[in-house]
Amino acid sequence: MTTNIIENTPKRVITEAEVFPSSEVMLDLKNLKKVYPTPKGDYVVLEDLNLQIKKEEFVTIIGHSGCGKTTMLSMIAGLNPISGGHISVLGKHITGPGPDRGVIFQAPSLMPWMTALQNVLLGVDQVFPHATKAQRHDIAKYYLQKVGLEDAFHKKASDLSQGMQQRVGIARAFAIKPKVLLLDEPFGMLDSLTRGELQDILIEIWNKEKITAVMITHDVDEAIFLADRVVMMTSGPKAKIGDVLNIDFERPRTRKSVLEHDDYYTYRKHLIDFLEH
Ligand SMILES: Nc1ncnc2c1ncn2[C@@H]1O[C@H](COP(=O)(O)OP(=O)(O)OP(=O)(O)O)[C@@H](O)[C@H]1O
Repeated sequence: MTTNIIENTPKRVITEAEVFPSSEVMLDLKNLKKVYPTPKGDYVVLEDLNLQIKKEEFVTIIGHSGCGKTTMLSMIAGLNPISGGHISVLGKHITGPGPDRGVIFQAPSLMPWMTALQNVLLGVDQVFPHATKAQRHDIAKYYLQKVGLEDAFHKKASDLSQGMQQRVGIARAFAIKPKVLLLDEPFGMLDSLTRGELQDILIEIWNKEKITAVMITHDVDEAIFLADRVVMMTSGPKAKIGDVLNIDFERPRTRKSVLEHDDYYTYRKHLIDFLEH
């Protein structure tokens, strides 16, 4: 695969997915293809999609509605069969879901009759069966505290606001200590204030844990604020990686420092130009 760096843009923009040394790669999508059978015949959503994501990297994915972002993410999660090519985590081909990959969906899909703590424990108990009950509770409580729910351990999920439920979803995903965190528009249903708060919480935990993260978003500002790289998908059918933008802001970042950075509007313009053409 070729890597073409456009020299005359102010920042590093790569027109095809970059290839990294294998020791640096966490997630490798190789010639990925997805075909959905439909009454009108096969619909090829993704074809020849190549993308490598490095260890400890935070990648955001943007692209037009219906291009295949969720399809790609659900294939990485092992929840959607692969039609061609392969996906590997640390060099090992995936064949289904596994505790090495945690998922946060737009709706947190909690068990409504269970408490926040019980919901987080569901995953923890499965992934750490040999830990003592006290140890498993400590893990679940630690992450619930991290997302600001120290006073809501014993509240039923159905009694929590949407934002609080998504906090439980974040705690649940981190608590199983996955190698890769997959996020499908996790803040899409939240008001902008709650969205900002949860972005801060997410990035604070991520800064500490340095889990490889892949997140779909429709929000260009969110994509820039969170990411080391923003990956742009072409429109379907046969969608693939159209462009990749490296975000060179230092970490840890604050929203203010990002907004005031000289490069911010250059990045923003690049992403909007991609989406508009
Ligand atoms: N099970 C399925 N069977 C047939 N077609 C499907 C199926 N799931 C998704 N599709 C189609 O595949 C395409 C990609 O869908 P997908 O949900 O992956 O896109 P997306 O980029 O995540 O969209 P959005 O941004 O709106 O969430 C769409 O045209 C969708 O209608």
